[in-house]
Amino acid sequence: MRIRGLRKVYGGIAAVDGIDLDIRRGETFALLGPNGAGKSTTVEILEGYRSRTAGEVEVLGVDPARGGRDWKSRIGIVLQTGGETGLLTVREVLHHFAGLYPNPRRIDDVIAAVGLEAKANVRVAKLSGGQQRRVDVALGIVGRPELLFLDEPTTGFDPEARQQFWELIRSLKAEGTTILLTTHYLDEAARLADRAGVIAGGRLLDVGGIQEIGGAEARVPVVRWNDAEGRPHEVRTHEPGRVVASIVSALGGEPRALEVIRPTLEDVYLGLVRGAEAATATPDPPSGTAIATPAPTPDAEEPAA
Ligand SMILES: Nc1ncnc2c1ncn2[C@@H]1O[C@H](COP(=O)(O)OP(=O)(O)OP(=O)(O)O)[C@@H](O)[C@H]1O
Repeated sequence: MRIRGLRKVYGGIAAVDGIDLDIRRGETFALLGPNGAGKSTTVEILEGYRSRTAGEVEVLGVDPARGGRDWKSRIGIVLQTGGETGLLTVREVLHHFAGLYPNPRRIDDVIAAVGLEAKANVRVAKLSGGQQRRVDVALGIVGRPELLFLDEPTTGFDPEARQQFWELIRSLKAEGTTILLTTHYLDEAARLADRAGVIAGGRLLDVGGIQEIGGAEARVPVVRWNDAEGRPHEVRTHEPGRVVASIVSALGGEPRALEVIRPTLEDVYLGLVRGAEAATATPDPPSGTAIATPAPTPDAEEPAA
């Protein structure tokens, strides 16, 4: 997947503001960003569901704006809100959609993969929200797609369903499926994705391996401990082992409440997004002002990481 200079403008406001991105075959890529960042707009352009204002896009070697039936049959989509008909049973709706693809998966395998065996013959309208979401996921994979788009797939899932979903994604990945995932669950992205991109205000703030995104400085571990009087201490260090050894030696024994904390993907993500917000922040308008003044866009400057 190749994206160059992608822009989407709604009523004079750029929801996607010049994105360049390559996603490799077989990788799982997480697109992360706050509400309104431009994730769904980007994904819907890649799916061929939304037109673009400018830029070049190639998905499985085809411009999605011109993707025909063959191209569509190679792609699986789980939209943010499912649109399946509630009057059919789970099995019927899957059967119907499987018929649209040249080489679909077995319906029973798909039902088992999303954990809906007990609900296979129940009308979709009668399922809980989380169960309906599982039907959305089932519809996304029934056509055995080469490329799977998952837009906030696990919203509404209980913890067990999420774990089961992660297993499903791992098995799809093992089969060679390319996956583009958007999610607000950073632990989900950290577990599933090979690489991630963080987007805010329609721009990519950073792209990189799930262990590298945000840069080395954002990932420096912190050692915390309490001294003999119970006072807390904290040191950021690239050498936590050495620091712990020196604390032990200085205290002459086990430090109390010792912790070595490595920043999570969530910490790194929040650092990136807050840094970008600070870079574009303008002073608050005087109170009582009813007219919203658009924030000036910084001059093609990369936001601070
Ligand atoms: N059809 C539309 N018409 C006008 N503006 C739109 C339209 N769709 C999206 N937008 C605007 O574009 C911006 C990006 O929206 P988008 O849905 O892509 O964000 P998102 O990153 O997917 O957010 P979320 O995490 O809330 O799903 C938002 O400011 C939104 O209000």
